[in-house]
Amino acid sequence: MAFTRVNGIVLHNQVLGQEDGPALVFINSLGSDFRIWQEVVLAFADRFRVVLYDKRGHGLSDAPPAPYSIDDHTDDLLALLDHLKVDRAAFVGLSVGGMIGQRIAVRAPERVQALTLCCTAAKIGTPELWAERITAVEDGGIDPIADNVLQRWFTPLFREAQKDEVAGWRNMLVRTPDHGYAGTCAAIRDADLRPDAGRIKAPTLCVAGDQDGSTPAEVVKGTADLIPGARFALIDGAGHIPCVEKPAVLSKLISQHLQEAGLV
Ligand SMILES: O=C(O)CC1=CCC(=O)O1
Repeated sequence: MAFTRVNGIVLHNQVLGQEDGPALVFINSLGSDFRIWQEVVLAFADRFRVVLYDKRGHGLSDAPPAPYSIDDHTDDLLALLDHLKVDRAAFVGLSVGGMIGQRIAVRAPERVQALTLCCTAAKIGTPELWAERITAVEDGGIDPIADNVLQRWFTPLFREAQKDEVAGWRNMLVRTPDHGYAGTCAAIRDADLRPDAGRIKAPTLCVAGDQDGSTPAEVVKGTADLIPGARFALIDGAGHIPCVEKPAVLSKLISQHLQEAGLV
C-alpha cells in the first residue's frame, strides 16, 4: 500500500501481483474505495501486475474542494500510472470508474490494451438527478441517501442474506467525504462521453447486472453499441456492484476478455 502525491493531491494506491506481468488497473465507483475489488483481484494477482487506487474524494485519498470533472479523475490516474511507470495496461472500471476508463481510452489510446466497462455508460443519469443528489449531500451528508444507494448497489436477495456485509459496505459509503462524493457526482453530471465513444479502439467488454438500478442493462448495452466491436455480457443476480456480489462471475468474464485481447 502506498500514498503518492500527483497533481497536488495524495492518492492511496496499491500495486500487487506479478512485477513483470501485464498491468491490470481497477477503477472504483462513486462512494466506494478499492476494497470493493478484493475478491476479484485474487483471480488475477498470479498473472498480472494489479494496480488499485482510491480516486480523489474517496477512501484514503485526498479530497480537494468540489466540484471535480471526469478529466480531473483521468488526469489523476494517468499521473499515478506515470509515477508507477505503467506505460500500458488493461483497465477495469466500475460505474464512474468506467467513465474514467472510457476517457483514458480516448485521450491516451496507446496506453489501453483492453477495457472492461462494468455497470457504466457513456452518460449516466440526468443532470437534474445529479443536481438533486449533490444538494441532498450538501444539505444532509451521505447518511440520509445511503439506504437508497444500497438498494441500487445490491439485489434484494443479497441485502437479505448478507446483512452484516451490506452494513460494512454502507459504512464505506457514508465515510466517504461529503464533498468528495458531491464533487464526483458533479463529474458524472457534467459528463457526456457519447460523442467520443466511437473513437475507442481498445478491445472492449461491457458488463451489466440484471438488477442494477443505477445503470440498467439496456443503458450499458446502449454504450456497448456505440463502441466499435464492443461485446456485451449480462450477469444474472447482480446489482450495481458485481465485484462484491458476483466476484467469481465477473472475474471469469474479465479473464476471458483479457485472453481474447491476447494479454494472457
Ligand atoms: O450511487 C449510485 O447510484 C451508483 C453510481 C452511479 C455512478 C457511480 O459511480 O455509482
